[in-house]
Amino acid sequence: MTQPLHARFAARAVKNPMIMEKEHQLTDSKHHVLVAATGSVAAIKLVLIVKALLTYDGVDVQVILTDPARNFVETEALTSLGVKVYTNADDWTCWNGLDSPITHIELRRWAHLLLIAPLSANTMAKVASGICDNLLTSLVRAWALHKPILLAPAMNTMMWTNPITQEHMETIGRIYKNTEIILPIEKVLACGDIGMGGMAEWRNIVSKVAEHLRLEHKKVVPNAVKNIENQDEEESSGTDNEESNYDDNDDQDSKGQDSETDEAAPSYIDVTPKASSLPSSNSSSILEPPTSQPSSTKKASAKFVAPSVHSEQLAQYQSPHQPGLSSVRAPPKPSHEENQYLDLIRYVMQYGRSRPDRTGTGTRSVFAPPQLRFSLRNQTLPLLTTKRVFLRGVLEELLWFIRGDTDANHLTEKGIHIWDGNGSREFLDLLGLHHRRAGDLGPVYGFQWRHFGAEYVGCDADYTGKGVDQLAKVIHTLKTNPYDRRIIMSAWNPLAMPEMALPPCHIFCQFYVNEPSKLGGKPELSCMMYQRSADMGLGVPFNIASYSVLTHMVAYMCGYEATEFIHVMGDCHIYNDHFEALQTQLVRTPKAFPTLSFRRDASDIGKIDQFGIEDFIIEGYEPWGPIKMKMSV
Ligand SMILES: Nc1nc(=O)c2c([nH]1)NC[C@@H]1CN(c3ccc(C(=O)N[C@@H](CCC(=O)O)C(=O)O)cc3)CN21
Ligand SMILES: O=c1ccn([C@H]2C[C@H](O)[C@@H](COP(=O)(O)O)O2)c(=O)[nH]1
Repeated sequence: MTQPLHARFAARAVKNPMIMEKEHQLTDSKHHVLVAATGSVAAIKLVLIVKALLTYDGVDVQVILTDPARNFVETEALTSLGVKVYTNADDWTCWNGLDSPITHIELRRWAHLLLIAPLSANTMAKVASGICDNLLTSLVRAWALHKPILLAPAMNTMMWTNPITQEHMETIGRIYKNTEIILPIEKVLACGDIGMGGMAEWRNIVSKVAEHLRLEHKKVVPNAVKNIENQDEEESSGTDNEESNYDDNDDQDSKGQDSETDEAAPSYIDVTPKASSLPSSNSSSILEPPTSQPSSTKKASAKFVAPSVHSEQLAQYQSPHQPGLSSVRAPPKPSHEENQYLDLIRYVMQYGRSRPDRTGTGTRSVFAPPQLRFSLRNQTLPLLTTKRVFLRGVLEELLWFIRGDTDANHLTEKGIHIWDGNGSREFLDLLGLHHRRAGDLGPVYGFQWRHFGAEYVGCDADYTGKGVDQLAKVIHTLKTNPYDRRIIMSAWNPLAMPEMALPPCHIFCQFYVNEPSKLGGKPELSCMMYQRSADMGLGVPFNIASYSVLTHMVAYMCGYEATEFIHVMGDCHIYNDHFEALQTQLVRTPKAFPTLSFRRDASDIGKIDQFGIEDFIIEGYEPWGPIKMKMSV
């Protein structure tokens, strides 16, 4: 039998030193800037750009040259700085079966940001149409779309003003959402034309990179990268030939010269932070977690610093429902809220650190990713559509919680096996819960929601009137004191923990009421839930749906409108044996979320624990097919 793909990759990574090295670099605390140059004379500025980047703290640079770009760049000038230079010959030539690295993929994994400066008209056209016929275009084709790409086009004026250029840029911007085009400037071009098309000033390009990654200058700049300005002058006499395009194996090799003067240039040896290195109002780097930035003051913890989370990447996670906050940086509205989940999967796959876990399966995990926010307005139910979620399982489990039931057999009898693993004889024995009968999970969710603090003697006992009925209290407070800031339900009870088959994962939720947002409207109810441990493949789709249904139910019982569910996670992980299934899910496009309404009036239902499965009406759920994933026990 062939090994599953993830196992083959794991084996490949263990065997191959290049991959191990790349893995190691992925978890270092540096900013990985991948700089590429294509066939334009402006490529002569590449060495200056790289040197300037190296004056920033914690920056690691690698370079890709297309064949035409090699006419303009002295590779030794880069390698002498300790910068690795890749050319087309490096892609696939070392391919020797599955154990070999694929250079454009490894570089993609390594890079936090890609800068293409200069970007020729030819490479721009290739990127826009998805052509991948060399190392650079293959890298871009295989790019992780949430990572930023900065493009500094350089071409002849007529090429620049040709409408096809605009079309290409629009296509690139639409597909590579995190691209920034650093517009060309007007120059005397090599051909004698005066006009737009010259590559932007190299210092501005460097500043853009610094802004994106919130770089700070090094306190001490190594000799190798000093004197950038002198070198710039050496290369700065005469006319600028940057506009020429050489990507189509053009054999021109004359070096262009730059006529710009540099009096206003900032000193890159100056250790004072420049405005460009500070967070600006339109730099979403202020949204980045502080730990993501290596700095000399954080050396001690550098080992544990996560790779940078880039601005747009985080912006994707910002609430589409919080106009006040979004003024910090207008977040691109996610096309579909399900993309928050899919993007988080991508993020954990890419940036998650491998960790062993209790079950022995192993995970990739990140801690405390940005919250997910789902609108519940207009009866919307955020039930994921990129795989069929086991809705009956979600509803029956929720009703089981609400009844205060802790007997997994009651779910099993209904053909719902999601708690079988944690309630089995074998599992309970493993925990030392020999006195429990199989299926008795101990004082888990339902017990804490309805009887917090009561003594647990087994799942068959009658607990009526015992302990704190948190759920009833929540509903009562929502109705009688909606602005209360203590409308909370907690399943986390340290005293009861040793008795539980599984400590609660969704441990705490808070409800919040807003006054009606339209005349004659209902008060609006939101719920935020904290989940300490989140199995992205199996548990999280359930949890999102379950708390959204709960919020709808609570709102219904109060006469309010369910408005928003906010999901906050601690250890957010993907089990190693879910990667392949999730890859399948990631290529699916989300469809419209369904709606949830109720068959009976709230007054007929009476109390929240009187809902039955037949009360739920789900309409418009037309998901992609189910995807099997194994539950780790
Ligand atoms: N490892 C692990 N992950 C979890 O998400 C999880 C646990 N354990 N232990 C207990 C609860 C139960 N929850 C679960 C458990 C399994 C599924 C599950 O297997 N879901 C399948 C459908 C199952 C079916 O059709 O019977 C799915 O594809 O969503 C979902 C939620 C969440 N929990
Ligand atoms: O509602 C749930 C319940 C459980 N999970 C996941 C999260 C973890 O993968 C396991 C629990 O293991 P711990 O070692 O106790 O963290 O179950 C979930 O995602 N959602």
